[in-house]
Amino acid sequence: MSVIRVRDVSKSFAGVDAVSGMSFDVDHGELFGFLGPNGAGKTTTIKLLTGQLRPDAGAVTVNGTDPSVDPIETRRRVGILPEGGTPPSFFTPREFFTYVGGIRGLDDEVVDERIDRWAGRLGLQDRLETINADLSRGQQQKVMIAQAFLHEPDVVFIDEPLANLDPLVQERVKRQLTAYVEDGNTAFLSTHNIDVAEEMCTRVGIVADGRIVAERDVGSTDEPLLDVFLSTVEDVQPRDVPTAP
Ligand SMILES: Nc1ncnc2c1ncn2[C@@H]1O[C@H](COP(=O)(O)OP(=O)(O)OP(=O)(O)O)[C@@H](O)[C@H]1O
Repeated sequence: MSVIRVRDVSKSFAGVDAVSGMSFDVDHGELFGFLGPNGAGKTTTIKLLTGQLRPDAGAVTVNGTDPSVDPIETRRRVGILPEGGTPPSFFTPREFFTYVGGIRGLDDEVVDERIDRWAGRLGLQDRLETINADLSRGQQQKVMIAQAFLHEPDVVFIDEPLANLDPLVQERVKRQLTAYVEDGNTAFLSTHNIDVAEEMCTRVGIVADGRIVAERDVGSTDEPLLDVFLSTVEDVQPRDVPTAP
């Protein structure tokens, strides 16, 4: 069954077609990699899938519902790690997690237990009471990863999760993500890192010029993913970009 379903979706900003005729499905239990060059439409697609934007045309469903119709309920059921997102500077990680747990509908006791679990998994135990502004960029990224998983959603949308993390923590995050999907959940991973996609994902969609230009089951052929990426992206004709009058 499709957990994520995107059909002929378009979204433009002031004459720029960020997403244009995008269609794909992600099934339950997949770790789907969303790969594409700069400006291909990946972040815009994540915003459409998480109810932060409404499509101009086409249809999006996540867990069978349209995220733009009920974005609050959608966000209770999914986890989101935005690219380059940072936790609020004036909170400590514990305060931020407690706030996020509250708006995701978790009881205080459950929030405390989840904070312990995720702080332990990501090595944040000794930073829970430090103000976020005083955390390193990598520690802030750990806080953002933990908030995405805190309410144990069955779908996560994660944009460049390994950015700013040291190799040890990268490995921990990769293991967590693999275990999360093996437990029967679904992950949508947007990344520029083709090696990470090839190592972790069950399937990838390559996006260029606002649409999917290739899909591959990872490991199904001997052709390296980098070669698939370069050949398909190079073949795409760039859309017309409006010029200043
Ligand atoms: N709010 C906006 N206003 C105007 N243009 C936008 C807006 N958001 C996105 N765009 C444009 O839409 C296109 C797709 O942007 P998007 O951020 O989705 O790409 P991306 O694939 O995530 O890129 P990157 O890999 O560089 O992060 C780009 O040309 C971008 O400039």
